[in-house]
Amino acid sequence: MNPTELARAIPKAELHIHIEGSLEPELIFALAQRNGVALAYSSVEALRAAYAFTDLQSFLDIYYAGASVLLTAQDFHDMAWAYFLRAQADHVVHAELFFDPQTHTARGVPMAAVIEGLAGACRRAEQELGISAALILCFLRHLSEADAFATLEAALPYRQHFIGVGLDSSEVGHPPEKFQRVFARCRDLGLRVVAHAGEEGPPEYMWQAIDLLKVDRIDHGVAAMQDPLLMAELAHTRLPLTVCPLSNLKLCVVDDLRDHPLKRMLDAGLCVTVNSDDPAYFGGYLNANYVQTTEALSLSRADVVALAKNSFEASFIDPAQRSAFLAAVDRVAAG
Ligand code: HPA
Ligand SMILES: [Zn+2]
Repeated sequence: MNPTELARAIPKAELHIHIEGSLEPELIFALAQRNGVALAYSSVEALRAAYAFTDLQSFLDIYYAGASVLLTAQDFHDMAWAYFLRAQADHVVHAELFFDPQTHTARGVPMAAVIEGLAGACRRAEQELGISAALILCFLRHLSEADAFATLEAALPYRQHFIGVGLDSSEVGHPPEKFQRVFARCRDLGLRVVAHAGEEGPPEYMWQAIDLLKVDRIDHGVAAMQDPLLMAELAHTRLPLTVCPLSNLKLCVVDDLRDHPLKRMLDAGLCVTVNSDDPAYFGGYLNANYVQTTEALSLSRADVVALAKNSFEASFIDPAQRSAFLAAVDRVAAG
């Protein structure tokens, strides 16, 4: 197998996927019709034509509008199930899904509908597809600390359904320090903690995520390239970064995939992983990210194996399951 074929076939974990970002235009229209929700776009084609983003905020405006069709537990289940079918085709064997409860509870959708719908799809993915799956609740950083605390309280009755918390939405102007106290509470509850940092924001936000939020992983983190001390720290600690190459391209974080820093980060010894972020909006699911990155950066077979192994190293699975997945990577790489 050449590097591209290996990138497709290798077993992998996906650790940075916003499940609301997997809503394809066709499903948005189907759910809008099922729920009687009016959309600002006349057709699937008109909606897709609006997917021309200049930065993170221009994407988020459309992403939140798309999520407005989600009302019932069945809707959340159907969205996640559609993702799992695509993930299976890409040889994803483990997935940790972000979800944004505030996007839904602010519209009057019950927390139970959001979490039980998603958790039901995760159970079904395990049973019917053999994909292990977990949920990570994200706080919207453009909202207040008080809103994050209230969201955590509302989610605690469903504590058994999520393994951790994250921080997403508009980065610049909303530094991690704003959420220091709510993250401390989450850690006390035994939750894993991750945060988006260094997507559009500066390396300083990554330092804050590490030092103040005490994160287990950083989402994106491409800004580390601007800070040699931070690069050295990340190489030393192997704190994982969930990098999203096609997202970076579509949101103009990089101008060309050939300029993407992923290979330089890998060569510097960082635990970088490849992920799809919002695949319905950014032009591809996990294998599209692996394959296009492999070709644009001329990754070797060894690079591809390292990325797949990093995805399991960075995941929140238990050690026995991790060993089994790593052995499966070696088997495919050897064959
Ligand atoms: O890439 C992202 N960055 C920040 N917030 C998000 N919410 C969905 N996708 C993203
Ligand atoms: Zn993201």
